[in-house]
Amino acid sequence: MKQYQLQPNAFPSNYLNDLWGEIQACPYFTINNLNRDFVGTKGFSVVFVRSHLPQVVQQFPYFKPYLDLALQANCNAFYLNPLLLKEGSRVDPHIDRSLRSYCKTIEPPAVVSVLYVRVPPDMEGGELVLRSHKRQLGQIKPQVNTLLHFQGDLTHSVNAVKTPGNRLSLVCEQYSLSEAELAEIPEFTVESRVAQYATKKRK
Ligand SMILES: O=C(O)CCC(=O)C(=O)O
Ligand SMILES: [Fe+2]
Repeated sequence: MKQYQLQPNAFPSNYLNDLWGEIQACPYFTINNLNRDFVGTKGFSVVFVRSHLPQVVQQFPYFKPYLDLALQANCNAFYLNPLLLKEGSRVDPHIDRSLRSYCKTIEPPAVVSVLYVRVPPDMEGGELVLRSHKRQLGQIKPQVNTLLHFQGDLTHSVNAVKTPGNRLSLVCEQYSLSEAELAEIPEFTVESRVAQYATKKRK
């Protein structure tokens, strides 16, 4: 793959509205459990291996069209997260490697896919900046219904959003793991602040 690739008009337009409604209504959707690079964001994460894709689709049917189109054949483990940024939110430079919490030896994902589900009209800020080492490769201004794929080892950041409204992206880190690494990854689990509280209470 080139370092990044944009696919405009990826889905029928009503799908973006469905996704927006379903994600907002999802009880897991709350203040982020991602790390401190994610400033003022909301979301939740679905971790799964390829063999459990049917279970993911059963619990989250509205992700199916996205997964059908975005998942790469050579990848076997996935970290899917809807990410909401509002005015003032930003994401500091990072390399995605969310599965490291399960297995320390994991390399960055092969590919990261991002669908822009909702973007404030005339948004100022909110661009995704892609870098390889210190060199800037591209600055992507999110457009609703554009599906972006980028090489998973690129450093990237999201400029602070300066416009009121909602910038919702659906991000999938796609990994190509060895059998030994794969064995460390949960087959299917949801990570959310909501779920964490629920788990703690039960103890
Ligand atoms: O929404 C975007 O443009 C990218 C977000 C991001 O970097 C991430 O979720 O890891
Ligand atoms: Fe990222």
